[in-house]
Amino acid sequence: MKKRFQVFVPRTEVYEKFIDKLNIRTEIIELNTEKSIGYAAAEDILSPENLPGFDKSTIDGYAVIAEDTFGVSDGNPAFLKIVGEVFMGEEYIGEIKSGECVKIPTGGMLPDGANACIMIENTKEFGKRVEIYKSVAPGENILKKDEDVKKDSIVVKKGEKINTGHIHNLMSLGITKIKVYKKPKVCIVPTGDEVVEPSENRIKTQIRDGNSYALMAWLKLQGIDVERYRLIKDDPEEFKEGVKWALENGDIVVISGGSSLGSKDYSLSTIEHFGEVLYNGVQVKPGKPVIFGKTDEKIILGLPGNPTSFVVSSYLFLFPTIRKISGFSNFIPKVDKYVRISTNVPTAQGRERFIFVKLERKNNEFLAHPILGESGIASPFRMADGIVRIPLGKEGLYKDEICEFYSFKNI
Ligand SMILES: Nc1nc2c(c(=O)[nH]1)N[C@H]1C(S)=C(S)[C@@H](COP(=O)(O)OP(=O)(O)OC[C@H]3O[C@@H](n4cnc5c(N)ncnc54)[C@H](O)[C@@H]3O)O[C@H]1N2
Ligand code: MOO
Repeated sequence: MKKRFQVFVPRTEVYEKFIDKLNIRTEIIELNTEKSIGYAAAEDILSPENLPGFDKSTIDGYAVIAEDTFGVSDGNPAFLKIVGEVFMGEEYIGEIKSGECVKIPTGGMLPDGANACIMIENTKEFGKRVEIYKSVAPGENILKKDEDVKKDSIVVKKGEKINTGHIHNLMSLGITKIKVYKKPKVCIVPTGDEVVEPSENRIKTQIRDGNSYALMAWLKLQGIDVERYRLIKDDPEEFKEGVKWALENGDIVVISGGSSLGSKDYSLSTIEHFGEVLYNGVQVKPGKPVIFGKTDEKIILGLPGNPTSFVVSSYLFLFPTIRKISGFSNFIPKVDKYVRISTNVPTAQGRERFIFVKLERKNNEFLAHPILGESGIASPFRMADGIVRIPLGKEGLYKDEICEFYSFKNI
């Protein structure tokens, strides 16, 4: 008989010693920039030019030599001669000299000789002359030619998640294609003698498969391609068939259920059959019986079947693994905000604890209301905005204590 003693590892160790060390990466692909949102960049992208590329006015008014306006006021205006006009998208031919100004629209290119612009509201035009009632400093109301992006500066770092701001800059720079890491494909193998399809009638002792459908939806929200094997029985041969299919079809295999120590829990032996087990059990509640395995090119995760444990272990271990192999330099779950817990939450020591919470905005801060319940129920997931953390070694949270909140939305 197999030795039943297990060493559970802290979550941080899983990140540092396993996920961060993974040398598996998805393929690098070239995408149209407009389609690259949410992907990890596969290379540093440097700016080929300055943006905006020319000094431009930030107001509608007159381009002037700032020194010509020094000391002016309503009762003591400066008189400048209007020598021309700047048109959008065109370069002004000529150079303005002391005592002169040029009409300019917002966004127009600053003419040579000018070093500031004055708002139309602070002037009055009389034919070819304009009275200036307010002084401007050199550089005032001007956007410098490299103020937005400097030539050769990094616009996107390798491993950075492409966001809408990147797309704005990249498109403005004319970079219409970029190299990114492909998103991995996840294949789920749902297991359990008692588990039936949601469309089936069930007898009292059976349960319908909520886990794999919830995870598929959650992954699709992140743009991850996902496929599900049929439900399999607690039978070692069926486990092997399911995992073999998943390894052939996906980059990451998720086995739902069968990860604990029961006589019919076959995740561990199946993972050992196909590859190497790196960790078996983590110091996290819910979600202790998580098994991490790998082959040369693929990852196999055995996740606990209890719904709450399945959800938390997906969030804490599957999603970081997905991020790591698809090239993200930041893969560890990020604290979304710090929140105040609304009641005492005791916990047993020895496992880092995560509690489902609903947030309420109150007096300019967030109150987190715990949604407690056993790992075997799924409703906390439906009701929660995310989870709060009780660190390893802490005996619980006291009402009104500030704690870390991890959002289910920002993943
Ligand atoms: N002797 C021990 N027993 C258990 C331990 C332990 O350390 N020693 N750990 C407990 C913990 S903690 C958890 S979590 C569970 C995990 O068990 P398994 O991963 O083996 O999961 P199953 O036994 O297959 O299922 C547990 C529970 O979840 C239901 N389930 C399964 N699949 C689904 C699904 N697709 N959708 C919804 N619900 C599902 C299943 O019916 C069971 O009720 O082990 C403890 N035991
Ligand atoms: O780890 Mo289990 O997830 O406590 O129920």
